[in-house]
Amino acid sequence: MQSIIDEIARDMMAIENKGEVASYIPQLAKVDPNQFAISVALTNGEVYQAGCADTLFSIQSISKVFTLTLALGKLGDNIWHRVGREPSGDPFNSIVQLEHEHGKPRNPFINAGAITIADLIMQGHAPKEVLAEILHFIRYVADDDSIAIDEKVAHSELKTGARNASLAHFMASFGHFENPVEKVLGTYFHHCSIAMNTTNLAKAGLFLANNGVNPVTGYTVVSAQRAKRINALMLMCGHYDGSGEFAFRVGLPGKSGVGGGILAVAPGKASIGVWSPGLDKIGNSKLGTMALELLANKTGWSIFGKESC
Ligand SMILES: NC(=O)CC[C@H](N)C(=O)O
Repeated sequence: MQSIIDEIARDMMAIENKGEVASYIPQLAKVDPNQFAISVALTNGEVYQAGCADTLFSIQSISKVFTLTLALGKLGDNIWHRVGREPSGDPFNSIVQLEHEHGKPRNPFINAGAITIADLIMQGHAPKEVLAEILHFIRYVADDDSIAIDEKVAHSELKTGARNASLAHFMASFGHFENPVEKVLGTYFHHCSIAMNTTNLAKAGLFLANNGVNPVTGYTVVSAQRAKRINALMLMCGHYDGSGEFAFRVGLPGKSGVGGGILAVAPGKASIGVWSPGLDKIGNSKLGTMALELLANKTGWSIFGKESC
C-alpha cells in the first residue's frame, strides 16, 4: 500500500494543471494549489500516508457526512420528512429545485439539505452547543482531540454567504425551520470550517468502511444498516452533479468539499482521505478524484468490480 500511494502522490505532483482553488470563500482562495496528500486507513487498523498528510485543510462539505450521522442518531428516519435522498443533478448551491419541491431539499449533501440537517440537529440549542457536539463526534471518530474550527474560514464564509442565506430563508418561508435562520446558518458555516488533515479524515471514515464499527476501538458508531445507507447517499449524492462521473471513474462512496478534500469509503477494506485544493468545474478536487481513480484501479476496490481479472 505504501508504494502504491507514494507513486500516486508522485504522479499527482507532476501534473501541471491542478485545477482552480475555490474563490467564492476568500479565505480558501489563499490556499496554495500546489499541494497533495493521501491517507489510507485499512479496516485492520493500519494507516498509510503520502504527500502532506499532516497539513490541515478546510473540510467544508465533507462535514455533512458527520452532521448527517448525528442527525440520524438523534432523529432516526424522521429526518426524511425534511430532506430527500435522491441525487439532485444540480450544483451544490442550487436553488431551482427548492421551489418545485416546496422547500424540501433533494438530499442531505447539497447545501440546502445540509442547512436543513443543521436545523434538525440544533433542536433549540445554541450554535455553540451544537458545534461542540459536532466537534466532539468528529474528534471521537478521528481519534484526535486537537481537531478544531478555523474561525477565519467561518467568518469568511459568513461574510460571503449570500447564496446560502438565500437558500435558508427560502426554505424557512415554507415554515419548515425550527430554529432562527441566522443561528442555523452560523452552525452550518462553522461546521463547514472544521480543519482536518487527510489522516484524520481516513480514520474518521473507518466506521463507514466497517459496518458501523470502528475496527480500532471495537466501538459501534452506528448500526450496520445505517453505515450502509450513509455510504449509499455518498455514492449517489456526495459529489453533487459530478456524482455519476465519480461513480464511473472511482466507484466508491465519496464526499467532497470545496476545500479540496474527499473522503472515500471502500466497504470492508479501507477509508481514504485525499486532499488537493484545486477543483474541477463542478467544485470537486481535481487531483483528489484522479488519485482515487488510480487507487481504486490499482487495488480493485471499486464496488462495481475490477478493471482486469
Ligand atoms: N461543496 C462545498 O464544500 C460547499 C460548502 C461551503 N461551505 C458552501 O456552503 O458553499
